[in-house]
Amino acid sequence: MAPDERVMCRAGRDSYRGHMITLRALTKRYGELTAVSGLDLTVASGRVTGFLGPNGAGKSTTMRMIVGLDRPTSGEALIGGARYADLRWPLRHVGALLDAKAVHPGRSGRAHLVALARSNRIPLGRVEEVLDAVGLGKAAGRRAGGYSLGMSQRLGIAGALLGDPPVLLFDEPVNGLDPDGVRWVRGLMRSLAAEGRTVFLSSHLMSEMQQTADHLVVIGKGRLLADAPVGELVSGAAVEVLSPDHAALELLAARLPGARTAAPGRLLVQGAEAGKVGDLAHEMGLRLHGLRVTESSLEEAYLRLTEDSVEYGTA
Ligand SMILES: Nc1ncnc2c1ncn2[C@@H]1O[C@H](COP(=O)(O)OP(=O)(O)OP(=O)(O)O)[C@@H](O)[C@H]1O
Repeated sequence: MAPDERVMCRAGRDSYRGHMITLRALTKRYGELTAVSGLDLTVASGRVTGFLGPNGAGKSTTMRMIVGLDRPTSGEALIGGARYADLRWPLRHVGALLDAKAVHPGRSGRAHLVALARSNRIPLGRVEEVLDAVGLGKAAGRRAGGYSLGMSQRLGIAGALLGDPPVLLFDEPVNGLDPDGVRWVRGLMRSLAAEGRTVFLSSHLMSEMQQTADHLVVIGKGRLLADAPVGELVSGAAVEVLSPDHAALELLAARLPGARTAAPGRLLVQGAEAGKVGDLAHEMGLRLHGLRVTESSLEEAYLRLTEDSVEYGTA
């Protein structure tokens, strides 16, 4: 890259930075139900913030309030310090993919983007750029109503990118995408954040989130449960011990600080050495079927955090 180009890039990047999402005591009630309850949160620029929570936790409602599709019962949501309703050309400030199927089914993908561009005074040349960026060029002339879920997601992402905004929200963007598409979205999120943009992303796919997000916000029953870097939530390695002798495994657990029964016959011991755990099991005459070091996963951390907040679960 030539030096002048580098300066141009950097100048571009800096112009995205600092446009945060700020939630202040954000609350939404639907009759008796409190969907979002007093959320105080800052979503910073220059990183991917994952937004997690069980079904019905209030993630979509929160995102809808940020982009003015739902009105808060109390509190406020601000984008770069302004309410969505006060932005003159909102798509230039914030892009969102919230519901991929919310497109006029009779319109082509291209016509949908042209209408969006016109409504926000975005140069029409940008339409072809974003169609190419999401790999929808060939299908752009077809009716959006005939798109597969994955194609609709790509069109939704194109719509979010159209105004080249510093703030981006994506609600379950990989839902319906093929493995190549999932990998593409991961790279896209990372590069948007690297340009200094604010990227707020919800997903139920924990392994995907672990690879994509820098920071996580977890909510349950409309309340904030965690707001922390991924590395803080996914804390270090654990020793996994497998044994068919469940009762003896419980006795081993009782002698190991940091031990937790993850499932019958499966023990996880945080902060221990595999050799020491193996020696102790040998001393106690415990039959082992497995002993290995595992990286603790985001899925485990998430399940622990939300265990009291799951409303729609099976036994
Ligand atoms: N328009 C509405 N009218 C009444 N209740 C609503 C409305 N929209 C959402 N809710 C309720 O608010 C709660 C939060 O829903 P929301 O869709 O925000 O959750 P979510 O975290 O996005 O869930 P999921 O992971 O299942 O998509 C749910 O109990 C839902 O039924």
